[in-house]
Amino acid sequence: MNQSKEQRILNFVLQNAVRGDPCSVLETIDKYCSQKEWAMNVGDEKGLILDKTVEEVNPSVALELGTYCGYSAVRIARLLKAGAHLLTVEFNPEFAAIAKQMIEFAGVQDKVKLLEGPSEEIIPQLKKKYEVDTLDFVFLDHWKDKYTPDTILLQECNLLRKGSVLLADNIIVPGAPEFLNYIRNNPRFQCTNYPSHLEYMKVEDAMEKAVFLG
Ligand SMILES: Cc1cc(C(=O)N2CCN(C)CC2)sc1-c1cc(O)c2nc[nH]c(=O)c2c1
Ligand SMILES: [Mg+2]
Repeated sequence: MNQSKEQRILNFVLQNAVRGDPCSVLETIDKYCSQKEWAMNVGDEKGLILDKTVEEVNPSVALELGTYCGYSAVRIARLLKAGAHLLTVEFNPEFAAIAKQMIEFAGVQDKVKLLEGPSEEIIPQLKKKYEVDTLDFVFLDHWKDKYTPDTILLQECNLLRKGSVLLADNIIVPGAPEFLNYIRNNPRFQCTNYPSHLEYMKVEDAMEKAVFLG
């Protein structure tokens, strides 16, 4: 049975990156996806915006919605302080299996908990099943139509506190107009837009940061 693109990306990392070196894993994925096969990793340009936001927040507990191959999970986890951890949610079992191997190869498995299933089922379990009090940082990078319902669900589950930071990918491409309208018109969020480009392309994209005001 011929391989998936995600399996080819993982194989390229296993053969070309340095085990236990997250930066080497990120560079290798970016090299493959810019030169051989495009894939929907946040990439190196928007990845810098993600890095700066994670460093600014310095989260103890972070949540990622949309793991895919694990690129941004590795990107976030490599910046986390001792004792901090990332919960990352992926509903596609094939992607989750690839991401698990990618995270372990990068050596950040002790900081990352990969949760397989739909975000709308997992978010209500975070407090009791995964012992989360509140989330310091949330990276939304799953499906644009889930950005708004999942943001509402995070609030309903009391998972946000004054100062919690949300960062959403793909504001322009594929685009999340309904989310943008929701979050920018919601007085409980302070929003900032970060223009950038679609991963590995010259196409314009953007990220939106939203700080929960409590
Ligand atoms: C699948 C896809 C196709 C895109 C595109 O415009 N393309 C034109 C140019 N060609 C080359 C590539 C493809 S953009 C995009 C995408 C990008 C992300 O960062 C995503 N993040 C999370 N969840 C998503 O579903 C997600 C989709
Ligand atoms: Mg994305």
